[in-house]
Amino acid sequence: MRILSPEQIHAADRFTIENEPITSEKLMFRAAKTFSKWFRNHAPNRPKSLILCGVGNNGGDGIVIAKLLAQKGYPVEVAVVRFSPKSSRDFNHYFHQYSSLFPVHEVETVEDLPPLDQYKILIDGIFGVGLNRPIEGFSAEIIHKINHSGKEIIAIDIASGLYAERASSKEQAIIRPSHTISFQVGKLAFYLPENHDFVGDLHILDIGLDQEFIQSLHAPFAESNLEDIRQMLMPRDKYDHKGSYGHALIIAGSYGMAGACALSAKAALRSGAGLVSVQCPTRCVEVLQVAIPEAMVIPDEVGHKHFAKPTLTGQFDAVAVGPGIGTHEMTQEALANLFATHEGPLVLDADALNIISQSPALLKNIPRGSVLTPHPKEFERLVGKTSNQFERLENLQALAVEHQIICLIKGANTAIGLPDGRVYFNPTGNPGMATGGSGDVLTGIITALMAQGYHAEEAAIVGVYVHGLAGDYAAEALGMTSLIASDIIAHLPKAFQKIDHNLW
Ligand SMILES: NC(=O)C1=CN([C@@H]2O[C@H](COP(=O)(O)OP(=O)(O)OC[C@H]3O[C@@H](n4cnc5c(N)ncnc54)[C@H](O)[C@@H]3O)[C@@H](O)[C@H]2O)[C@@H](O)CC1
Ligand SMILES: [K+]
Repeated sequence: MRILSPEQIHAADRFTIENEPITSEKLMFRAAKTFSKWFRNHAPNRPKSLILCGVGNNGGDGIVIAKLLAQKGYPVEVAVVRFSPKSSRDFNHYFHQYSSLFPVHEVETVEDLPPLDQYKILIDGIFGVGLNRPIEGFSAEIIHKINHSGKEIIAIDIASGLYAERASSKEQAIIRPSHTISFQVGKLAFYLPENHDFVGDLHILDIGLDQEFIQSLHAPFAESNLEDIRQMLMPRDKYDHKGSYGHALIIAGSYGMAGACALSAKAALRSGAGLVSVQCPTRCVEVLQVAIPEAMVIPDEVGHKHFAKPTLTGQFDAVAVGPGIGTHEMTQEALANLFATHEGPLVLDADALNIISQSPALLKNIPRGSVLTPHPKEFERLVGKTSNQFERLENLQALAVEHQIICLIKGANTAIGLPDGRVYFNPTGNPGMATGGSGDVLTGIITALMAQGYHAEEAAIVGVYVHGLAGDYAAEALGMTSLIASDIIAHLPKAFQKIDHNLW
């Protein structure tokens, strides 16, 4: 799904109005109807609700929502927050038409607000994507009151006070909703973990803006949804054999960290690689042969406890390095050696990234098209500290473009930076996956996909999605608290079945 800027959203709005054609009031009505339908489904018992409306188009949506809910027998009231003496044309249009259908509170100071304890749900239609400066004065006080009311809050389009595509400071007055019901496209702010409290559960509903126009816009950000992933999935043919699905090599582990190898290799096997080999220090060989009989184990020619000499990589279709390798001097040299001898992209994770962070020369020599999978701390070590996540996103884009690599930042809504500057956000996954070894599993999945012939970009996007989905199934079965990395592997089959629509 596309993520657009407020200007692009307005342009899509205008294009739809001119070309569908539809009047702007009718388009507002359509958005409100979509919201109301969701709301009636969400709150079928007709709870008493207050709709807080600003005087722009977000407030206009609120007025039409009030009319639609009142019509269905919902006890709704409206509070018009008059933050400006000017109100938008469409707001005026509907306010004059419908304001006699429900009680209206005119709010020009915080005292004008009706007592909030009489309502079960507060619907926030004060500001939408038109916000262009921090909310001040009595409107800010109202937002604090709403946030402290203890009531369920549902935001129309975007929480009032949250900037759609620049950093919002926590000191600003911003609504903290439990749900955001947004229209048509994603807004960048929704996907940044620091904004979590200002988004709640996100639902993006289709209001029929022109799809072709939306697709034609140049927008660097997108959310990878199930449909995108299905389109990227490569079909399997009846006459394929194990050679058709590639041979993956995973260079991982050190003495005491053999588990990292096992997790990556098992995940690679469960992600469809035809063959999986593991290079590990000699002291880890036996335990790995027992732990994963399906994998071949290549002992390090030199290192007993550490990765010290890369095996010849020419025969492999995809190569990953990093999980559990440590940062021993021998390992640093071995990594440099691998960069110098290996042809083609690599998957680089964990300690491989920590080693690269210490060496500008290595950073410069990362093979083009490689996939880097840092968590936020590792990413910070690679590019330096940033003061907010918008800046971090800019750094991600700059890194991917400069080195022509794919780099992701793991976490809620993992961001995947591509060499052309685009960034995909991943919607799957849950906090239960913040557990040791979960990253090793992701490395195995991405490597397996590359071994099967997926382009590195698609391997990263599909891999992150499947990893999150398997984690979601694992959490569903076992709860988030008890979830461990092996459970993610155990649920990979279900995740692949879900996205492979030929099986459903
Ligand atoms: N695709 C679209 O563009 C659609 C938009 N709709 C709604 O329209 C909203 C956008 O409406 P608007 O552009 O009218 O903007 P808003 O309703 O978000 O804001 C109203 C006005 O307040 C002013 N303002 C901004 N920040 C302020 C501040 N801190 N203090 C005081 N005044 C401030 C701005 O001049 C802005 O025009 C969307 O979020 C959505 O809810 C829907 O009606 C349907 C279609
Ligand atoms: K809002």
